[in-house]
Formats: sequence, C-alpha cells, structure tokens
Amino acid sequence: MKIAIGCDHAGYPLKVAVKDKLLKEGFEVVDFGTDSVESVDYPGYGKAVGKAVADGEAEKGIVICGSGIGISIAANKVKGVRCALCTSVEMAEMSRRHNDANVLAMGARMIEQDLAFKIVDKWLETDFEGGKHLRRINMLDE
Ligand SMILES: O=P(O)(O)OC[C@H]1O[C@@H](O)[C@H](O)[C@@H]1O
Repeated sequence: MKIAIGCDHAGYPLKVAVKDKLLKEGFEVVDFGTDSVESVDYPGYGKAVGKAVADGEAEKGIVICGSGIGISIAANKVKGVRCALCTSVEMAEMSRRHNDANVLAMGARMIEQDLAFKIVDKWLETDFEGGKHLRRINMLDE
C-alpha cells in the first residue's frame, strides 16, 4: 500500500517516526514534507497529502501538525478526502469502520509516540463496513 504523509514543523518529529515505522513494515511512503522543525504553515502540506489521495496517487494519507486540527481541516478541503483527526485507538477504528476515512490526522503535541503508533496500526488494519455507512459517506460528496 502506498501512503502519502505530510506535516508542519510541529508534526515533523512524529512524522519521521511514523514514516520509519511504515517503511520498516513494507509500506511505500510518499513524503510531501516539511523536512525540518523550521516553522512553516500547515495548509499546503495538508492539501498536498489530500490531493495525492483524492487523485489516486496514494491509497491513504497521514497528516500531522501540533494539534492535528489545522492540517486535518486543510486536508478536508480537498474534494473526496475524508480526513479524521484521531486521539485514541477507538477513534481510529471508528473512522475506518463508519467513515471510510482516507486520511488520518494526528496532533504531535497531543499524544505520545507510542499511542500514535497504535492509532496508525488500528487505522491501517481496519476495513470500512459499508452498508448504511456507504450511503452516508456518499452524501458527503453531494
Ligand atoms: O509552533 P507554532 O507555530 O507556535 O504552532 C503551530 C501549531 O499550532 C497549531 O496551529 C497547529 O497545530 C500547528 O502545528
């Protein structure tokens, strides 16, 4: 699976850790930056990851900023993106089962790395349930 990943300066250390973990596990990772802790603005990075997923360049995306909020809003501006900001393993599971979230957002200043890894694992392994939830997510695009 090809995963697009992006962050701002606040999310950079966690992005590096998540990227390394995914590469070790055999995922293909397309990194849209940023590439350091030098201060940048999150909107462009969220948009780039969202666009990669919406265009089919990557199957799923992961975006990280300090809180996870700004970069999730940015990703969700791209048509076809369902970006879910998750702070727990349960939220990660539900975002896949019910919302078919195609982009995961996390806040590097909100959660520890260990929890972030558990969120990523659950999010990547959980399938969409479909059924009534398909009707609902289709309504999001209308
Ligand atoms: O490091 P500074 O610029 O103070 O804070 C940036 C973070 O604050 C929030 O807006 C976002 O989460 C962003 O990552």
